[in-house]
Parts: sequence; structure tokens; C-alpha cells
Amino acid sequence: MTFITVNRAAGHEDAPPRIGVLLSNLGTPDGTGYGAVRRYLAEFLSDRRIIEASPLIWKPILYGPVLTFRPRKSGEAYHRIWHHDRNESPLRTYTRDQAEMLATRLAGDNVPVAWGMRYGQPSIKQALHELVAQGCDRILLAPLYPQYSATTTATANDQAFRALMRLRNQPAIRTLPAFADHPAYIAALGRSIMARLETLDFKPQMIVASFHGLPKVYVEKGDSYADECARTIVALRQVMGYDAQMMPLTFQSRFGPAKWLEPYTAPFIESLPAQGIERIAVITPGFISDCIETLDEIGNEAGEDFIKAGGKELALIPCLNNSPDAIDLLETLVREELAGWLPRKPAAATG
Ligand SMILES: C=CC1=C(C)c2cc3[nH]c(cc4nc(cc5[nH]c(cc1n2)c(C)c5CCC(=O)O)C(CCC(=O)O)=C4C)c(C)c3C=C
Ligand SMILES: [Fe+2]
Ligand SMILES: [Fe+2]
Repeated sequence: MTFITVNRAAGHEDAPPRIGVLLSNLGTPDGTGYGAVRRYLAEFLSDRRIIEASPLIWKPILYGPVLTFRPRKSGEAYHRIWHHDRNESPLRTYTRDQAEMLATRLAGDNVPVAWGMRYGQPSIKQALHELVAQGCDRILLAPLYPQYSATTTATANDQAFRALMRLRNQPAIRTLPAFADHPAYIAALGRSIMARLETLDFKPQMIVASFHGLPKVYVEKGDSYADECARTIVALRQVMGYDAQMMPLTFQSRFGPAKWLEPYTAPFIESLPAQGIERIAVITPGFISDCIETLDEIGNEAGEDFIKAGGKELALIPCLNNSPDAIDLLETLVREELAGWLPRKPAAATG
């Protein structure tokens, strides 16, 4: 095996230890055209943490019908939500903003922040090399998923470890645990949802919580994701004073024919007008940044289907994105995890 030596900043030999933070998220295509989306989906859907079926069975399906038809459909959806002014997806914009804004908060502690995507660009490997080149010999890997899943948190960390395997001088590593019911996450969610509800010109009869789904069999095999979603929603209902009827838990984004976690968001929402529930809000606390799943699958598709089924209003409540609440949360989580590496200090108040 050949090891890579990433050149560190000049003078590092005598420098004290330097901490770095690597924010990672899922990733996104480089464009909305067929080729860019196909490349992204090919990388994503070749991950054995995502599709556990034997490659002998899965690869012909992936390189046959899936990568023939899905890129066009997904590309159209990405086009609808694309940040055309920056020519990038919302997920990339918000992840970069989070890294840059967190870097400002940590600048006084001399802690650089890099960001990388599990699939697509910039890669987790690039982000890691960037930190090492800045002289970081202690790195916190921070996958930006509130709820743990092997298909998200673990595969993001796996990718960092793959890059670490090749380094001759390997930094010390910590990983940020998921934060499903961390009081700072629940408080930030509660505040941002309340603030947005106050701006609506109607009073929702129900606030549907929609999380990204997962194949049921992964949960049966031990993935803690479903429990973590339940912990988020139980804590959120408690701080907001809602019961399960007012804030039901649903799962979206089913992919393929297998059974996924239920109830499925789309049929659940479409069934509401027949029960006299015509005005709803939808929250997506499984994501800290808006993306194709929230903006298109809920904001566009579910919104249209709800109206077709007789609904009057559906308001999609934004994720934390690049709000001061989001950066306060990230600063709190990161500082907590750096205890022992950094002196303890509360997150800066944003006022
Ligand atoms: C078997 C397929 C998939 C599993 C398992 C899965 C788990 C999973 N994903 C997220 C978060 C996101 N997924 C996103 C997009 C997306 N997800 C899948 C499939 C699976 N996800 C696909 C094919 C896509 C691409 C879009 C499409 O073609 O429909 C995104 C958004 C990315 C963006 O650029 O906006 C996120 C975020 C979680 C949290 C999760 C398991 C818990
Ligand atoms: Fe997904
Ligand atoms: Fe989707």
C-alpha cells in the first residue's frame, strides 16, 4: 500500500496541537442534466451501506433500469429546486454556509472548519486533506444528520476513515454523535417552527412531521434510525405542547419495491382532507438543511397532491439551514464534543 503525505502548513513541527472540524453531508449532483445526475446516483446507489443487496443482483438493476430512467426524473426535480443564481443545489449552499459561519465562531480558538460530501463534490477526502494541510492533527468528523443511521452517519464516517487509511501521518479523530433529542436541537427546532407558524396567514389544523424513510429490514437488522426519529418527535411534541394527533410522525422518500418505515407521508397527507383536515403545516426534522427531499417531494409534490385531494393550504416549514439558530446549534454540539481538546466555553449568543 502506498501512503500519502499531505504537506502540512510550514512550521508545524514546533506548533502546538491544532484542532479542525469536518462537516459532512450527503451530497448532491454537480448539475441538473442527465449526465451529472447519473454520475451522482451511480456513486450514491453503489454504496453498500445504502443498498445492502448482493452486487451480483443489484448492479444489473442499477446499470439497467435505475440509471437509465431515474436521472431524468431526478434531474427535473433538482432543476425545480436548484439555486440557479449559484448553480448549485440548496444542500450544497446550506452546508457551505454552515461551515463558513461556524468557522467564524471558532476562529478565535484557531479551529478551521472544512466541509465535504459523501457523494459528489467537494469530497470528504478533499476536506480532510484541507484540514491536514492547515496543520490539524486532531479532527472532529461531524456528519450533519440529527438521527443516526448506518446509511447516513456511518457511511459518512466510513468515507473519512477510507481517506485516513491512506495517510502516512494520521491525525487523531473524534466523531460527533447524532443529536436526535439533544436539548439544543429540540429548542432550535421548536423556536424556528413557532416563528414560521406565526408568519402564516392560516392556522394549521395539524403539523405533520415527515422524516426520510428507511427500508424496514434495515431497522429489523438493528439500525437505530427509527428509534432516533421517535426520540426527536417525542421531545419536540413535549416542548411545543402538541400530542401525537396534532403532530403525527410519517416517513417519506421510499425508493424501490421493498417495505419502508410507515406510515408513508404522501398517502397520509392525501387522506387528510377526507377527514376534514384541509390546512396543514409540514416539518422535516430529519434534515437540518433543505434539499430535494424537503423542497420538491414535500413542498412541490405532496403540496400538489394535497390540493388535488381537496386540501386548501399546505405550508412547508423550512429546515434550520443557515439561520443563526442553526449555527448556534452546530457551535454547541461541536464545543461539547471538543471537550478536553478545547477549554469549555458557552456558544456565543447571537442576540
Ligand atoms: C435505498 C435508497 C436510499 C436510502 C436507504 C436512503 C437513506 C437516507 N437518505 C437520507 C437523506 C437524503 N437523501 C437524499 C436524496 C436521495 N435519497 C435516495 C435514496 C436513499 N436514501 C435517493 C435516490 C436520493 C436522490 C434524489 C432522488 O433521486 O430521489 C437527500 C437529498 C440530496 C440533495 O441533493 O438534495 C438527503 C438529504 C437519509 C436521512 C436517509 C436515511 C435515514
Ligand atoms: Fe436518501
Ligand atoms: Fe425523494
